[in-house]
Amino acid sequence: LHKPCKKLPASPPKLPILGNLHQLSALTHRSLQSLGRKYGPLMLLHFGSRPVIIVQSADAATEIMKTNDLIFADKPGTRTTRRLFYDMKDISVAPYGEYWRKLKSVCILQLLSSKRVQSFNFIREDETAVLVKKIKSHCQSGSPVNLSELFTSLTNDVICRAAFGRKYSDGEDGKKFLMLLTELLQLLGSVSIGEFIRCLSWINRVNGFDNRVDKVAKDVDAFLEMVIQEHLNEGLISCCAADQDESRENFVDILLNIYKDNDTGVSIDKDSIKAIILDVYAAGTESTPTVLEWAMTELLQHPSVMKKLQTEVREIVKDKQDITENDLEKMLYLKAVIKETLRFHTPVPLLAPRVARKDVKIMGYDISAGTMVITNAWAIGRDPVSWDEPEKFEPDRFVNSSIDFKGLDFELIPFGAGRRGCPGIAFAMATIEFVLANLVQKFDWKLPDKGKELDMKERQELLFI
Ligand code: HEM
Repeated sequence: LHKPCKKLPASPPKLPILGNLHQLSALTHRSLQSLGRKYGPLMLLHFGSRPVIIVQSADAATEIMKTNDLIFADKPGTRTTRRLFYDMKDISVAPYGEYWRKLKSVCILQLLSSKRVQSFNFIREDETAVLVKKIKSHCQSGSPVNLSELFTSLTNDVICRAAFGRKYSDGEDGKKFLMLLTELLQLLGSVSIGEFIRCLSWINRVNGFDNRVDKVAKDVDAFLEMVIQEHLNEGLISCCAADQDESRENFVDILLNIYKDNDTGVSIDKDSIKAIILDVYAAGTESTPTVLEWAMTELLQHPSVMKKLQTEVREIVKDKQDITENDLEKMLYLKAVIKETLRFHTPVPLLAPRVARKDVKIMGYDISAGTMVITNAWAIGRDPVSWDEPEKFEPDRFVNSSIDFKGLDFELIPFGAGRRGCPGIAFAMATIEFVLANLVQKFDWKLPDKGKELDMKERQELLFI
């Protein structure tokens, strides 16, 4: 008896050992977009010997993250993620199951709920005031400001204070931790060829990559252990108790409380706490400044958009000094500018890979269990099937439109969607809206070098090593 033939998505021709890896440039989302134009919105590539489905349209993404979300709720672990995230005890790489469900609900209900995000309002206000002060001092001395650096340090400080209850950017320990995190993010962005080409699996042992991963994992662990000890330490607990202000709890305190009265079936141990903190830190610190940076870049390139936004913000704030959350609610054009930035410069262009947990049909094609799926959220945001003039930065497209980025409209999925979607949307948006509104309200902007083109190049997405 013949097995019925499987119907597979179209594939570009591949090489014997590499598969299609040679067709991917450092800006992987762009290479995939151009391949997709030829092979369709659902195509099959091979990374070495591993089959990978690439999803590049809203319809195809709906089938993965809505219709079959449960089947694609797993992530493929790598040696690097296992080593860095305490054997995948975090939220973003933990396999789908009871443990992950518990963690995700802690994250959604306790760490990143709208109430909690609101409780961090004072942190955003403090840190934005620091940012504004730094910019003012540049204005006085007439020197240009490096917004990329300022956005990165603001985001780090906001997340640090929310996570640990204090900033670490000043002391030596903190500086070391920030350097470690930069290295950790670099390692996570590096895809080891050895993961896909079995005969090359030795390569990372020889080129020092595995050793780097082990060293970062060890050093990060030592730092997080110190932080947890600090929080467990009587001094800090009684000092927190002194103002008994539950609304000012930070992530470590909340997680330690859950750890102490671990009553449910799934246990959250100290490694889980460290992994969650690391996860939130890694997930939150790169993307937020990227959005701010692109938003300001596009505003500087489009003076009429800048003017319209400034008018809205200044009219709503009037002659008050401070912008309130209530003001932000009314700033509809601000929200449109941010949505357009997320569409046009999707900060996480390729959503984290998922794995099919069983055989499934997607758009009429047969996808086997174990196949990896990568969704190109960036290409979907620029798909002419979903968007008019997708290559144009045009915030007005979102004025009077109900399309949102919360994971229900699949033509705009900068935060992913479904069970594995981003739980940090409210946290990220609160920072982005507040900072951007303050920058356009308090300053008039221009580029430092007249006539010199702004560098619009993207940084590399994945590094295959
Ligand atoms: C503009 C800022 C942000 C963007 C664009 C973003 C984007 C994403 C994306 C694309 C995913 C994967 C979704 C999927 O695979 O379907 C994700 C997951 C995640 N994000 Fe965010 N994120 C941002 C900010 C944050 C912040 C501020 C936090 C926490 C404070 C956070 C925490 C997480 C976590 C824990 C996950 C893993 C969820 C899971 O696997 O269940 N993110 N994010």
